[in-house]
Amino acid sequence: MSGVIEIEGLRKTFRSVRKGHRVAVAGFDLLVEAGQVHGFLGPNGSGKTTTLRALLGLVRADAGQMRVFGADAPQSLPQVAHRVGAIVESPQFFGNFTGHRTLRLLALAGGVPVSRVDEVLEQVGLRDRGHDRVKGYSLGMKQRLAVASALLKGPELLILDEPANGLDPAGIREMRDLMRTLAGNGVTVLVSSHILAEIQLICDHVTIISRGRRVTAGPVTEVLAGFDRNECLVRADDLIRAEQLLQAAGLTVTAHADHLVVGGVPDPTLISRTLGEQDVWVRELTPVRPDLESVFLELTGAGQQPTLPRQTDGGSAPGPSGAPSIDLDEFRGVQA
Ligand SMILES: Nc1ncnc2c1ncn2[C@@H]1O[C@H](COP(=O)(O)OP(=O)(O)OP(=O)(O)O)[C@@H](O)[C@H]1O
Repeated sequence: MSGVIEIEGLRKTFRSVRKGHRVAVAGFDLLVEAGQVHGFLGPNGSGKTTTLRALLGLVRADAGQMRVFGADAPQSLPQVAHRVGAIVESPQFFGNFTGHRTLRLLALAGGVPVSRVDEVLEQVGLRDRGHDRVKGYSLGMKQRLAVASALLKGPELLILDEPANGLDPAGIREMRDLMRTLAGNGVTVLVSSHILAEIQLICDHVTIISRGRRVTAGPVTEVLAGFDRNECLVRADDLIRAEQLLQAAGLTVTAHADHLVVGGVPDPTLISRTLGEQDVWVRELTPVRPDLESVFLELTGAGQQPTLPRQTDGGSAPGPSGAPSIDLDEFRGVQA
């Protein structure tokens, strides 16, 4: 393997006297290559944060190999630390300090020229608010200040754990634009999230984790293409006859209240011709393309408990049916 981040066979089990042991990461692999904006996706409790913490040495892995820019992680991270910016645990800022002062202190502490402060404030869109106190910042502005602090040293790799968490749609859009700008400037970005619409809009590559294991990885377009079943949504003037005719033509048809979903249709004209020849007229014919949400739900089984908020996927806390679940409202709520 060769990449900016390489993880092979990572394992981490948390043990406590009271709760017993909890397998957080169960033999996980990840490869992030230079120039990628790589989405790291998984339901709540699937092991994303533990993976990133293990990579950065914030928690000790039980087994596995990890490298960042070719240096063994976390032991040799100091050799490459100047090339990496990471926000894995929400940084706490002094509310009475301004954003500018906060970054100035961090620059001085990190041996970075203070001239970088204005540059990173500009980069994250906080230039006009840099001299306001942090306690007056919105959550989105605090997140951007955190990103600014990670950008001070001009990293080639930025690792962000759930940067859109808790943000409103406008804040999410700002974060998304920021990540795109950074990627445009050649920064490799690894961003974990359970907000799928976000990942699909920002990332070119994706790795999906469920119960501590990788369930798929690759370019977003290829991952989605692998789930394309050549389905079409059909609305017609006589839906019952349409269903019968399409079934008779050998197509897979699923009937819904006001439409049909027809599977295995490489060419949609097959549908309009089959129906038109029998005087059934198509009102709508739309190819159904898989999105990351449907792929994610299929791979992680997370859709089986859609009404239970914030279930974990850690193996020891499954939903009532034994299936992991996620907070679907958080997915669907993001349309920024
Ligand atoms: N310090 C800890 N002690 C005990 N268990 C832990 C600890 N940290 C994480 N876990 C457990 O490990 C599993 C994976 O958690 P982790 O935080 O890595 O998931 P995640 O994918 O980042 O979830 P989220 O999206 O909710 O942040 C969960 O079951 C969690 O409860």
